[in-house]
Amino acid sequence: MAASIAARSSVISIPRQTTVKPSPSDRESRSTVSFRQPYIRRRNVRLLASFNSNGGATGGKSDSKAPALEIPNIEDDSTYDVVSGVPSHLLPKPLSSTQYSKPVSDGSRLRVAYQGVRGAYSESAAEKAYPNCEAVPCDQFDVAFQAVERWLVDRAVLPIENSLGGSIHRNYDLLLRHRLHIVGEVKLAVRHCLLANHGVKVEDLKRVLSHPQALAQCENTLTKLGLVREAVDDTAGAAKDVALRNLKDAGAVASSAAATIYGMDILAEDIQDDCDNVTRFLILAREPIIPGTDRPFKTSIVFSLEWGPGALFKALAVFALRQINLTKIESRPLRNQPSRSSDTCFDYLFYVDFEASMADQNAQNALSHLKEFATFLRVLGSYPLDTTML
Ligand SMILES: O=C(O)C(=O)C[C@]1(C(=O)O)C=C[C@@H](O)C=C1
Repeated sequence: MAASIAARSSVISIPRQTTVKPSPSDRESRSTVSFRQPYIRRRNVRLLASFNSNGGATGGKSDSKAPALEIPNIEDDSTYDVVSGVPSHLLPKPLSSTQYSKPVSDGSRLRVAYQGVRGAYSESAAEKAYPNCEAVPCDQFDVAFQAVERWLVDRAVLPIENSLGGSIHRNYDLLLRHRLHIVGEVKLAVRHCLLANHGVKVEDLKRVLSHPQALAQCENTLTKLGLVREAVDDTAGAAKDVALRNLKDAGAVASSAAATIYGMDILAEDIQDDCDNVTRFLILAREPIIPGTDRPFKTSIVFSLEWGPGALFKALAVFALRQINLTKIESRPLRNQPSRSSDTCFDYLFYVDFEASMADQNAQNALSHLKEFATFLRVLGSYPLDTTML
């Protein structure tokens, strides 16, 4: 069985805090890219990657080059890219919304990073977003982010929320820590199977391995079967592990594709708690796309607020007043802040998705309004909605 487990491309694994030179195959010659930890500067509002009314990216209202989350030169009008140190005029132009699914420049296959190993749902999402891409496995979410930043790949496709399991908080946090732009979304119907090695029956199983989200999505079935859950990095990785170790007492929750790749039996299909099990993935790139008004767009932002009664109500009112529909709100702890030990509450970052393009004057007005009182504001991306059939 082990012989049937073939790796199409090796998994990217980047040591933390190291410096990596782009591979010779990189399309653009770039200087060395190093990974730095940005921080949030409070009470210094910046609208990053804002867009003018013609739909062109302006890169921020008062400071077109330096993102607010960078450590140095927050007031500096530098003409150098803050990530790479490359002069800004040498960087590629933003992609337009009509070309975001096409190869970058030279006609070769787009390289798209995803977290997990072959057979992971994220690989299917990458292939749904870019049907002819080379899907590149990464062992962790932040490695996929770094792979894009360091020009090892062209895009990353990462899960952000699931209709049953909720938000993937890690990726919300990483969106802020890194400097990538959301250029699209993909929705994928996730249909879980219970996999086991040949000859193993359901009654033989004592435990089941999978990604924590997948285990949560199959809560009812796994409880009925009385199986002990073991969390691992991804669903297909669980299947591969059970297959490679030829385990007889353990199964895996994974896709039917993983069963084929790792030579396993499918003991049960559609074991998720609800047949409508959908995961939404974000497509991330180094450059933003130019938002359009030719089709439905969504915009994702993150902001923080002064603490006080009605603060969030007031922030959300900037959208309600302009008839802008919100599709998602998520709050995350605002880290690295001087602690307010006398206070009984924490500081938060609010991630909001709304149904409008940044090319829309109405959306720009809403963000200008929000900027008047937000302590921090960043546009993560303005991109076409995934309206395809799942
Ligand atoms: O483990 C996988 O196969 C993944 O692609 C990860 C992931 C997730 O992180 O939510 C993606 C889709 C499913 O919701 C379950 C797991």
